[in-house]
Amino acid sequence: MAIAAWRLAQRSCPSYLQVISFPVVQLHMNRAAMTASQKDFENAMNQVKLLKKDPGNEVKLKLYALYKQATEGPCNMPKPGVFDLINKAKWDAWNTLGSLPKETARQNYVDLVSSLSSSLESSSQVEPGTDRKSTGYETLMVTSEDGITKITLNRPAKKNAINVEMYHEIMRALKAASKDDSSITVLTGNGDYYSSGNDLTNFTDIPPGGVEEKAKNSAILLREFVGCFIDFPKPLIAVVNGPAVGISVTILGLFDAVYASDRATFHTPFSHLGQSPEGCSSYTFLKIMGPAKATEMLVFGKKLTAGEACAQGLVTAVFPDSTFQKEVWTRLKAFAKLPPNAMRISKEVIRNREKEKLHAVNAEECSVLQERWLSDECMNAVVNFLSRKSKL
Ligand SMILES: CCCCC/C=C/CC(=O)SCCNC(=O)CCNC(=O)[C@H](O)C(C)(C)COP(=O)(O)OP(=O)(O)OC[C@H]1O[C@@H](n2cnc3c(N)ncnc32)[C@H](O)[C@@H]1OP(=O)(O)O
Repeated sequence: MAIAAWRLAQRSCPSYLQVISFPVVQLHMNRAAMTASQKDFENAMNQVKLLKKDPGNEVKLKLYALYKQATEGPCNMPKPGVFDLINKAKWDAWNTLGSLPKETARQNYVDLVSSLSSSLESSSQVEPGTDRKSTGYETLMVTSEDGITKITLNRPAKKNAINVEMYHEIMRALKAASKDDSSITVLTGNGDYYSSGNDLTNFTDIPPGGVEEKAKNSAILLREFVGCFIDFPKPLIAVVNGPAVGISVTILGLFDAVYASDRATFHTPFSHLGQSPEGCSSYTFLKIMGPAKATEMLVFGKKLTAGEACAQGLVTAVFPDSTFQKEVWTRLKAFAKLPPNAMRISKEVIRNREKEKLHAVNAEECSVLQERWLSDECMNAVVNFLSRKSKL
């Protein structure tokens, strides 16, 4: 049954993230869009062809949607089926623009291409470690100023679900942050969620080796991802701006401080999803909150409020949402002024004796999960979510 579900997903859900072709925005040029700024629009379309670096699928979807809106007006296509992921993604992107006027869409298209050209150019010219807004990420915003490198999960329309690309980009951003001249590193989310955890569509992109290979590759990726948090050398702080789910919660046990808005919740519904704990939570949560409370979260999927998570030691402090950003950033800017080497060495003293154990726990959790991902329980849960039969 599990294999059947995977196969169904494989047939019906090819990886639209890989399939959306770069020049798609040029395919349906509509002469009806002739207006005063038509020349700019055409120039922008030509500029897209000249970009040296692929801007990534999310940007390409935005370009596609703006192009369609600018040339045809509001989305007029029937909504594709749930497993037709490529066309659904395109339809969603276009439909999201609602009744945006054609002229505005055209202008937005031109603006997007222009910002894209400059950001992709500048990303290849910037020296690492300088204070600047970091570009070259598709799923993150990364900035470095006032001694703080801030990594923001940036897929707000998907509740900051972590897709494969985001796993890789977070690792890349952490590696860069470990070497840059900032004192502390912060992870936060853009929009109303901190993160909805693993992007469940990750499970639909099946390689030629089949579902077993997919599970194996996912376990390798997960192990590497969690390993980056175990080994991160500087103070690592989570600014939890809203609800957090799954892996975005479990890795909090590897952070040095966790500040939460009182809107945040902490939810690890692994049993509901036919999965098992990761992010070293099978070890860290027991140490942080004791086995009884950890079991309620990790086995029974109890969702904690920010206040409860704070009382149980997972969260350092909770702030009212209305003053959250101001209070947290004031605190963080003060921390960032402390001598960086002293902070780094203190972290080493606190954490290093646990590192070997954490890597062993990580390896074991990933190997158990590799099996879980092939189970009926897990596959049914994923298929139910993707077919909109269930949510958390
Ligand atoms: C390499 C592999 C490593 C694997 C590591 C394993 C980790 C384990 C986990 O992280 S388990 C946790 C997995 N997460 C979930 O199960 C959450 C699923 N999402 C939901 O239940 C809900 O979306 C919600 C409760 C988070 C939010 O509900 P709400 O009604 O407020 O919003 P929508 O459901 O309409 O969401 C908006 C759009 O975002 C998409 N989305 C949200 N979360 C995910 C997700 N985890 N994966 C994929 N997509 C997600 C949702 O589908 C909507 O998209 P749409 O607008 O295109 O319909």
